[in-house]
Amino acid sequence: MTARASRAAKAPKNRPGEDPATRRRVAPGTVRRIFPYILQHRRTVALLLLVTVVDAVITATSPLILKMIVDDGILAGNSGTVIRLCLLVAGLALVDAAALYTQAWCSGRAGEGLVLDLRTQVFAHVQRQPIAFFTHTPTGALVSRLNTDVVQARQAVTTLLSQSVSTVLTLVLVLGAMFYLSWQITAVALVLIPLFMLPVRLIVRRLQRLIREGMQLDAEMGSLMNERFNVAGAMLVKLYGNAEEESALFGGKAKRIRDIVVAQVVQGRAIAVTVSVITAMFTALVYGLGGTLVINGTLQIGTLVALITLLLRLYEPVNQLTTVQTSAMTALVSFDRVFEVLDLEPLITEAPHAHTLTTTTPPDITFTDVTFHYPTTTRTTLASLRATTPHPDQPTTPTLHNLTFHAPAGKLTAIVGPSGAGKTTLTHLIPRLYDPTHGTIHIAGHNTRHLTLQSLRDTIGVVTQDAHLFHDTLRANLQYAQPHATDHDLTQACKKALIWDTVTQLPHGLDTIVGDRGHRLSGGEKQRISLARLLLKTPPLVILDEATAHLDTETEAAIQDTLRTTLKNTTTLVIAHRLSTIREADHILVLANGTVQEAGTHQQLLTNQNLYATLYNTQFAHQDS
Ligand SMILES: Nc1ncnc2c1ncn2[C@@H]1O[C@H](COP(=O)(O)OP(=O)(O)OP(=O)(O)O)[C@@H](O)[C@H]1O
Repeated sequence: MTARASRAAKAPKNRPGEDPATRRRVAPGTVRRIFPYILQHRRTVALLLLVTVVDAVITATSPLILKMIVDDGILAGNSGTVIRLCLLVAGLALVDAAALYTQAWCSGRAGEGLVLDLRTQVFAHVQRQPIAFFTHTPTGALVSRLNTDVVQARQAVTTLLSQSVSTVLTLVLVLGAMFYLSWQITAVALVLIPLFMLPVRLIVRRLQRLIREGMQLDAEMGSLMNERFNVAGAMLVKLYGNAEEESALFGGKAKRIRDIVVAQVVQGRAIAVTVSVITAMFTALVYGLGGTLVINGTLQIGTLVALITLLLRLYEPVNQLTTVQTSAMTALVSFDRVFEVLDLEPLITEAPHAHTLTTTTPPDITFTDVTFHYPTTTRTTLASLRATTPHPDQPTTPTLHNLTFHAPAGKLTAIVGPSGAGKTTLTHLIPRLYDPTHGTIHIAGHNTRHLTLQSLRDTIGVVTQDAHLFHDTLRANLQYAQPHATDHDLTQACKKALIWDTVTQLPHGLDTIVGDRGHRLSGGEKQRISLARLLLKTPPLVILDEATAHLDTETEAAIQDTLRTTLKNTTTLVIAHRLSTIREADHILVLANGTVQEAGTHQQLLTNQNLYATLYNTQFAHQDS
């Protein structure tokens, strides 16, 4: 069974209206998978455990010294013993302080190391996911998985590492010391211990669900903010949305988080209160029983003092047992959510013995009987990474079917067809943004599935209608395609893409920050920057998807001239809407309903009097005038 399938099988049945992502139980084996992460920092963890043991031993043994001070020193009238033992108590207090300081250092160090390991691993894994994953996953949910969940895992693990050991050890040592002093009183105490544990057990189950629901809602809030708080999202809300409704939606989620956190605090507090009541009764019992035994002469006064001190020290670890349980639950849930992402196998992977495509000469492209369905949500992402419960996947009709064609090397192939025909989809299959459901694609005679993804993508340059720029300087955006490009290279590329004059007028030239998604620039300017980026990369295979659609006719004609000379010997696929481009193409593919209806040159296709002739008459002919 695949990880994907086994995870689906683990989800228990939902109650109506309940999110399956919240109901999911922690996957078995999660604890085993956490250990390697902790072992990465074994030295720090070993030191952490050592100082924790030192602290626990000091906590449990210092009351025994108090007994000796009272019984062997004060009551025996031996001031030398009193001074020596008091100095020992003071010395132990200093050692304990050093141990606690080292404990804080170690847990911080091991915890941050763990965060680093998990973060880099999840980031690298998410980068390997195909485009379909990103189209089905809200960004905020992903960011929350990398931030909140990873940090929660760290906090919980560091608390667990130090607290669980110190809690258990202190409990054992303190009870051992109490047994040593008076087994009768300690036996009564032990009978009461299950009373501490009962409420804890009852609440832990509910806590686990609350923690997961809290994390899920946190991720949903992150997604909401991520979608609304960028230029495009904010603009959409202003033009079409209702700010009050948006606030109400956000407020609803924030309120639920508040309720969950309050429930967590209240339940944690309820346990603490129960524990303190039981401890108070316990103290009364020890005073009553111990006091009577002292009066009877069965117990020494120093022993009673030591027992009371030990009793007070028992309170803390028992109380901590509740935090340890919550931390353990948080750690398990957080790690489980992180592992869930790491277990999501990318739909597009490199073949085990993939080879590098080394062509520098323009390659040809061959599609053979290619059929393609867009992958469904369930196949591409995780239930817990989606903002809402998905509808059951419906069977889809193929977007492309039985597509067979050949785009010759070093030639310009134009793809035309009605809107929704599948032109963009076809181009996405070439750099393996998606894989065909059936059929094969060959570049320079190599099946694209047998090539390394990096070499395949290095061979191809793409410019789309909606050019994307990062929120960085123009220089950084251009160098993204060619990190070693010099200022001279950048200037030349910008000049060829007819954007240099605009760049020089910007306040900081190439060092101007382009804004979120390049919003500081107009659509046409972004497209020209994107073309300059392509020219810097100089790939042997170029795909232009309406790459000049935002330009005015004059600028577009000038750019076409540049591209004509620059891409002269490059294999170019162009989704065209301009008659001039189509007419110049060496080869035209006419696409309709996801399949090639016709192919040939402009003249041949006009003579055929088929779909192309119709498109020409309705869309292109007027451009002749
Ligand atoms: N990510 C996606 N998931 C599912 N279906 C998609 C996705 N992207 C596009 N489609 C669908 O695939 C079909 C083909 O879309 P495509 O963008 O390839 O058409 P196109 O010919 O390039 O159209 P246009 O000329 O309008 O850009 C459309 O019906 C579209 O709704």
